[in-house]
Formats: sequence, C-alpha cells, structure tokens
Amino acid sequence: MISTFLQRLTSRGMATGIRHIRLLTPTVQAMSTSAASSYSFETIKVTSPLENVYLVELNRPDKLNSMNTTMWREVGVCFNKLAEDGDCRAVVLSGSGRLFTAGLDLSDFGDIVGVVMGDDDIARKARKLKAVIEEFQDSFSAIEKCPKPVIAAVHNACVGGGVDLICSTDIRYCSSDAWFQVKEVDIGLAADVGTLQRLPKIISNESLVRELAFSARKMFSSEAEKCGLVSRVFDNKESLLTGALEMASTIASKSPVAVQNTKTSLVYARDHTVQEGLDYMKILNMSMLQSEDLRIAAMTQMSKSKEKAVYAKL
Ligand SMILES: CC/C=C\C=C\CC(=O)SCCNC(=O)CCNC(=O)[C@H](O)C(C)(C)COP(=O)(O)OP(=O)(O)OC[C@H]1O[C@@H](n2cnc3c(N)ncnc32)[C@H](O)[C@@H]1OP(=O)(O)O
Repeated sequence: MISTFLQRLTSRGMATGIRHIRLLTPTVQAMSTSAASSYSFETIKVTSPLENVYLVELNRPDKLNSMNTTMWREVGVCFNKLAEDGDCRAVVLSGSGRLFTAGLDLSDFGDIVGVVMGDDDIARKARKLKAVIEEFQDSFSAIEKCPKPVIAAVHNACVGGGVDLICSTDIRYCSSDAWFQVKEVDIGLAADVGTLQRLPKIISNESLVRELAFSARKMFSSEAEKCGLVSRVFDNKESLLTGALEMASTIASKSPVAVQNTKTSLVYARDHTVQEGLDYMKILNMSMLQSEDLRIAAMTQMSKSKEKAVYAKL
C-alpha cells in the first residue's frame, strides 16, 4: 500500500516535469553560512558550519559560561529568531571554553536583587519578581517552542540553569567528562526554569529526579546515559561536536515540514492524552499531507540516484 502511495505521488511529480532532486551547489552552501552572520549577540555565538545546520555556543568562557541577565535574554531572542529562519533546519547547542555552563551567574543577580532590596511592599515586589521569573522561563521555553530540532552537546560541567537549559532541547549528547547537577537547593532555591517540570518527563524516574533535586549531587555521564538524560556519550569534546553536527546534518537533510511537525507533535503529545495527540495530528496532517515535501521525499526514496532532495525553506 505504501509503495502504491509513493508511486502515485512520484508519478504526479514526473508528469508535471518538475525536477526537485538536484545536487546542492556551493552557492546554496555559501548563502546558508552568511545567513548565520545576521545573528549578533554579546553572550552567544551563532555560526552555520554545515548546510542548514546552526551551531549556538554559550560564549562567556572567561565566566565559565555562567548565565548573566544578558545571556538569559539572548537565548530567548536567538531561538525565537531561529524558529523563523528558513535557512535553519537543525541546531546544536554547546558551550565554548572548558565547560558547558556553571549555571546562574552568582555575581549578577541584578534584576532580582534590585527588586528584593527595593522599598516596595511585598505584593509589588512579588509582581515584579513574577515578571523576571517569567522572562527567564520564556527564554528557555523558546528552545522547546522552536520547531527546529535542538541537540545539546554538553562537555564537563552542566550546573543549575544548565540543566534547565538542556531539558528544553530535543536530543542530548555529552562527552565522557560531563557531569550534571540540579544545584538550586544549594543556593536556597527551588529550580524554577524548567528542570522540575521537564526532567521527570525525560528520565521517567521520579525517585531519581527527587534524589538529584533534593541533594544537588552530581550525576556523571555514564549514569546520565543509563537514565536517559543523554542518548550518547562521546570520548571528548571534539568527537562530541562532530557527532552532534553529523546528526544535525542528517536531520537537516530531511523534509523540514516532516521534521518540524514531528517536533511540535512530540511536544504536544508529551503534555496531552493519547487521544488529544491523535486529534492534534489529524488536524495537522489534514493540511500537511498536501505539502510538496511529500512528493519530493517519495521521489527521493524511489530514486536510485544518490542526489539529495531539495526542499523549500520553512
Ligand atoms: C530566577 C532564577 C533562575 C535560574 C536559576 C538558576 C540556578 C542555578 O544555576 S544554581 C547553580 C549556580 N551555580 C553554581 O552554584 C556553580 C558554582 N560554581 C562551581 O560549582 C564551580 O565553579 C564549577 C562550575 C564546578 C567549576 O569549578 P572549577 O573548575 O574548580 O572553577 P572555580 O575555581 O570554582 O571557578 C573559577 C572562577 O569562576 C567563578 N564562578 C564559578 N561559577 C560561577 C557562577 N555560577 N557564577 C559566577 N562566577 C562563577 C568562580 O568564583 C571563580 O572565580 P575567581 O574569580 O577565579 O575566584
């Protein structure tokens, strides 16, 4: 049945004489690289090392990529922009320097200290803090809402806010020297930027989540792989980045319609019943089954040629 479906799709394409499968030219690759140059941030570096693949690096190596107010804001702005960037089909998120991130910048509580130490009464302070926390939360939620798959590539330390950050990504890889720490209780906080909501759904082990969150103990790479926080462990940072970029490139070679609707459907399914998820898919695919990408993908599958399929930007 599937082969009949593919044949009908492809013969429709052949009949119209459209040739969608062609080799990617250097011009296309050059355009993709320059598209990343429109991303200019103080604490984040964005490049496009491969066709349709963007590399987002936390870039405060001298401060151990700790998250200051600027970085919190820039992560959100960056992923909202990537969501709309037709040149971007997959993202790798890594940290520059000797470790992934030391979490919240403990020397820059700027906005929070300002409110807490201010003269307002408790209700007004609370209202202001609500806005600050919301901004922090929205920043990391932008990663989950971005329809392009995001692969976290963690080396060495991933502390506090770093765990919140990677819990918003789709795929997590790490190097063998990586460790993870839900550190918030050590600074007198209940984690409030996503770890407590997303981690239980990632590792499906409430006992372990609670152990990590109550004790702030370190979890090393082998345990992180065993419990499902990461799906692959690489020997070192270099092989980690190579592996993450290779996977991003594989994803980027697929139909962006298929991949991006798969991501949004998985996020939806995580937070809804099976029936609600099926209903969502039904409505979504009422339109998406009519996409040109189906025919292009089917032609590519049936073709014996090694040429890559070329899909329009999304
Ligand atoms: C609304 C709230 C939203 C979000 C909340 C998030 C909560 C969190 O993120 S909680 C976690 C906060 N982070 C930490 O507690 C990490 C503290 N740091 C460490 O544990 C270690 O520094 C390390 C990351 C494991 C690295 O250790 P090591 O390699 O031995 O380096 P150090 O000598 O300890 O540090 C070098 C240098 O960096 C400074 N530093 C380290 N972490 C931070 C940080 N998070 N913020 C600011 N500065 C940090 C450290 O003080 C050293 O500075 P010197 O001036 O060189 O002494």
